[in-house]
Amino acid sequence: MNDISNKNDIKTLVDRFYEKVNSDELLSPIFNGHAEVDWPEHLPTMYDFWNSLLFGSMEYKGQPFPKHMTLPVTKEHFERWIQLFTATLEENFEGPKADEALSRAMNIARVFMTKMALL
Ligand code: HEM
Repeated sequence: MNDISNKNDIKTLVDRFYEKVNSDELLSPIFNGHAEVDWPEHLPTMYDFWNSLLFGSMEYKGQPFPKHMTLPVTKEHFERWIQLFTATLEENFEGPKADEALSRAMNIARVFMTKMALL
């Protein structure tokens, strides 16, 4: 198995992760019910986000936290998010960038949960 090494790999990671999210009974209602996410718009934002985090591309210029602040989620939702993200990484990639992606995701999840008083 290879490491995450370019934007095409990021696209694979993001697409496969949100395929899992969309078939998850806990997370899908948040994304597709409550937030009514526009996937053709959201997925390219997430390619830019991860490309910026892992490869310093500077394409993502947003502010992720405000979009999460009012979501009706609990610690359990974040745990499921991390579980699906970990599974997607393990199924597709291996190496330092894959490890970095997981640690960045876990740190951000922890910051979100702290700010949302879920920890
Ligand atoms: C319970 C866990 C989570 C839920 C339910 C969730 C849900 C959402 C939703 C509904 C959006 C808005 C999409 C839209 O614009 O319509 C969003 C955007 C986003 N999420 Fe999450 N999220 C979660 C965790 C995370 C984590 C851990 C990260 C970081 C690794 C993350 C990163 C982002 C980013 C970067 C955006 C795009 C914000 C923008 O438009 O600039 N999310 N998320």
